[in-house]
Amino acid sequence: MESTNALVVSGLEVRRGALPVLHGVELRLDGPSLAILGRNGAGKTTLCSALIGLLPAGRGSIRFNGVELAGRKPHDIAGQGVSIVPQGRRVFPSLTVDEHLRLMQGRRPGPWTVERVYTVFPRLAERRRNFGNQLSGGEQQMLAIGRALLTNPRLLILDEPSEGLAPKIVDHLLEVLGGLHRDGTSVLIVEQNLRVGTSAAERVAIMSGGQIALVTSSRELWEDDGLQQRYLGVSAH
Ligand SMILES: Nc1ncnc2c1ncn2[C@@H]1O[C@H](COP(=O)(O)OP(=O)(O)OP(=O)(O)O)[C@@H](O)[C@H]1O
Repeated sequence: MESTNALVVSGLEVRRGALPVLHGVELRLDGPSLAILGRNGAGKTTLCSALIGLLPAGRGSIRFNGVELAGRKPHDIAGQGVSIVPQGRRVFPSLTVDEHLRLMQGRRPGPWTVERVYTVFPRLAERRRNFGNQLSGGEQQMLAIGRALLTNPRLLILDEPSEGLAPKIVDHLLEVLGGLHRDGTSVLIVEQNLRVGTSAAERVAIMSGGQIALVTSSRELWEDDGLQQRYLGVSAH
């Protein structure tokens, strides 16, 4: 099954307490994947929180497959097939790998089972009886992704999944994410790492000052040092 999911964000304004953080975000995902890149404080995590209903939208709209998500509760948004792998993974220290996964199984019908997660991440199978606080950063990230996949999402949002991980583990995660569209799952990946963001998706949106400053192809961004310097303050070459 190919993904046909469409996420359309328009005029989205979000505050953190009294502080306005998102100032009219315009964003469209209608292919298998989109990366959002931006510097610290650009508003990427705030956008993720608004998409899953953890922060209220002050103004604007978030439509997913034609359904308005703004104003809905997080569990209701999850029920629409939107799932997140949060920044920092949020693995429970006192639950085993297996307990984490079994907790999430069966919430929405679909192809993902605990056994399939173990097949995709054999390291998790080896660690199935270990507690969350006994896992390495990479194992925690695999668990966080496996847990999210067990909700059989139509849209999987990942907030800086590569943070603190070795390149080999990141490459494995990219490979897994790259195959999700075959199950009808689209990927919205938020990154600070230029290589990871541009490898994960063909299109990238650059966030700056609480707005989407530019949408371009990953290849164009990867090859253009000037764009990288201007929007991200880094250069790949
Ligand atoms: N809990 C909070 N309360 C108040 N302001 C916050 C809170 N969290 C973030 N902010 C502010 O909101 C703005 C955007 O932060 P956000 O975390 O969304 O950016 P980001 O692009 O995800 O950056 P990072 O990669 O550092 O997480 C920043 O100015 C930040 O100081």
